[in-house]
Amino acid sequence: MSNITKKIVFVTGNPKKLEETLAILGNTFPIESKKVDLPELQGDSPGDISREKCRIAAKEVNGPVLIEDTCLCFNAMKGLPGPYIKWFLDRLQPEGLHKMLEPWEDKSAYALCNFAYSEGPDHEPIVFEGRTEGIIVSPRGPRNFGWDPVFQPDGFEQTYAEMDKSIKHTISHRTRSLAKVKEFLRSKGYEQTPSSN
Ligand SMILES: O=c1[nH]c(=O)c2ncn([C@@H]3O[C@H](COP(=O)(O)OP(=O)(O)OP(=O)(O)O)[C@@H](O)[C@H]3O)c2[nH]1
Ligand SMILES: [Mg+2]
Repeated sequence: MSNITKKIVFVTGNPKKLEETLAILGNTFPIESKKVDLPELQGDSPGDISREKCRIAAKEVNGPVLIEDTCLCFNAMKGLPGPYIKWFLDRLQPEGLHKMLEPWEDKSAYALCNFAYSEGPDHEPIVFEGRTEGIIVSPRGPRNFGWDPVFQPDGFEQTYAEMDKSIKHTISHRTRSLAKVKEFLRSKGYEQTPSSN
């Protein structure tokens, strides 16, 4: 049976994440959103954290779900704060993230986005990873989304926060993960072309 009539529920508590995801996915996939701040496993592997978050979401929705988990990883700190970036940002603010790296010459970092999809509560989640390399700088640009002001992607002079969204969407960790999600959803028959409406 075609999946064309089934909805996929993107479960997230983060409105900025939702906004970017919908902009990148476009309007050919049947995505609905549900605002739930899912519990997140404490652990070292971003893949395991995403899979567990997805299992909980699939139980909650009792149907096809997508979740996303984002990490910001400092190479000098062997990948930390990684999945715990949310709490570091909350307590230290963007300035503090930049200050954390003061003792090290190596300011390189990568943004990691893991989307995970599950067909429902009895299905194993599938993880789609996207990664963008960059450096951590003193905050520049608007502060309406997380750590965007301190992340300057390689090959650019602007931080994520300073650049136009349309540019961020050509290179971001989220775009790279969603490119894999799109391909997968197409293969599952989820894409709606105008002629099928
Ligand atoms: O500047 C940013 N540019 C981005 O592109 C981006 N993507 C996520 N984040 C932040 O990084 C943490 C991830 O934690 P996170 O993945 O657990 O998200 P969350 O708890 O806010 O939502 P969710 O888990 O309900 O989906 C949270 O503080 C997010 O605000 C970003 N900040
Ligand atoms: Mg979260």
